Amino acid sequence: MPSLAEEICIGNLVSLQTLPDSFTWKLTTAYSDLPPSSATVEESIPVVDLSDPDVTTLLGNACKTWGAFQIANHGVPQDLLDDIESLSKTLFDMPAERKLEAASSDKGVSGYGEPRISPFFEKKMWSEGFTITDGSYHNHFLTLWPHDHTNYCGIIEAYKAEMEKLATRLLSCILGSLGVTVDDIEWAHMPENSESKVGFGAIRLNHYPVCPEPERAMGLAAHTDSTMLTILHQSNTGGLQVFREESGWVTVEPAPGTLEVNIGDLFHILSNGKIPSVVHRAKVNQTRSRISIAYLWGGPAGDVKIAPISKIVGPVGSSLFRPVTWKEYLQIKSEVFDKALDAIRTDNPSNSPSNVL
Ligand SMILES: C=C1C[C@]23C[C@H]1CC[C@H]2[C@@]12CCC[C@@](C)(C(=O)O1)[C@H]2[C@@H]3C(=O)O
Ligand SMILES: O=C(O)CCC(=O)C(=O)O
Ligand SMILES: [Fe+2]
Repeated sequence: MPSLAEEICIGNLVSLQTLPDSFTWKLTTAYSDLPPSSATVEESIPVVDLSDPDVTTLLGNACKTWGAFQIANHGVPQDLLDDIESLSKTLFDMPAERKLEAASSDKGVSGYGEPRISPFFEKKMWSEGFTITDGSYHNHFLTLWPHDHTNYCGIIEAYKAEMEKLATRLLSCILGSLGVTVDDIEWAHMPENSESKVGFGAIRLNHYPVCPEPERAMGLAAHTDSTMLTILHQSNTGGLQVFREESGWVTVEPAPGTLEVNIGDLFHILSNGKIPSVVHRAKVNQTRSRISIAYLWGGPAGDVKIAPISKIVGPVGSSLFRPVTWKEYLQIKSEVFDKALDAIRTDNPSNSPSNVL
């Protein structure tokens, strides 16, 4: 069966009035779509002004109640956000055959293709994307833009640099809200210089084309990010929803000048479950296509293990998760998806040494 990219881009699907069966989701399984009976007020995730003197408390509260928030006064130049958005538009506007020349070779990692979580779902997602995890995007960009790839690569480099700065700043503020500092993280005392300790992660450019029956389709299925945290720039069209037990699915309306932040699984581990990762998904739209750019910030580079911070666990508490490197965690996630955190829990009997993955 052709992929969405092939079908959409050769113009088959966009003109359809109904959704093909392979793209029709039954939204009754995990994370019910029914609003909880207690949801009487419209709720939305908080907007935190990073220049507010109370920023630590505000971020701490946002993390504990939602695991997601929007940030204002984040310091990322608007021009750069515009540049990466138009880079994404230019890429996704190309004919399918061109995009497929930059297809990812290694099951949804670097390059053009479907979301990596696709194999866990029976139905197809109404989206396409381009993932950047390492330097291989240089070659892909050279294929896509033989004449001005240097310009496009420069945008990615600048974006990475800005996002890394912002992510580090958010990390220390959120840790501050838990009464600890970056120095309390075990890896902060590793001998390497700080540059090599804080690894990168990924940038995912997402495109959600217009869809004839958005209610029955899914742009990106419910998931948590395997990151420390994710910083998301969404175009002026909404679609992102976050899930909260008390509220059900809550749409994050794009607010001009803000970026959205999601807490990922590594933060969940690091904080010993005090700051849980957030389940989120992307819905699609009947009249407007949508672009989002996710900066998925991984943990420390290489073989550094991520484990609950001992100062958070406390002298009598117990560490809920065994230490894992980011690479190991991504591997576990690619095998068991939404059971990945359970798979590394220390109190899960099926994780006893004779039973581990
Ligand atoms: C570095 C990462 C993090 C990945 C896997 C790998 C490359 C692409 C990332 C995403 C991006 C889109 C959502 C997600 C859920 C997906 O399908 O691919 C992410 C996933 C994860 O956070 O687990
Ligand atoms: O497009 C969105 O709003 C969500 C994207 C996302 O969750 C991701 O790329 O991990
Ligand atoms: Fe995500």
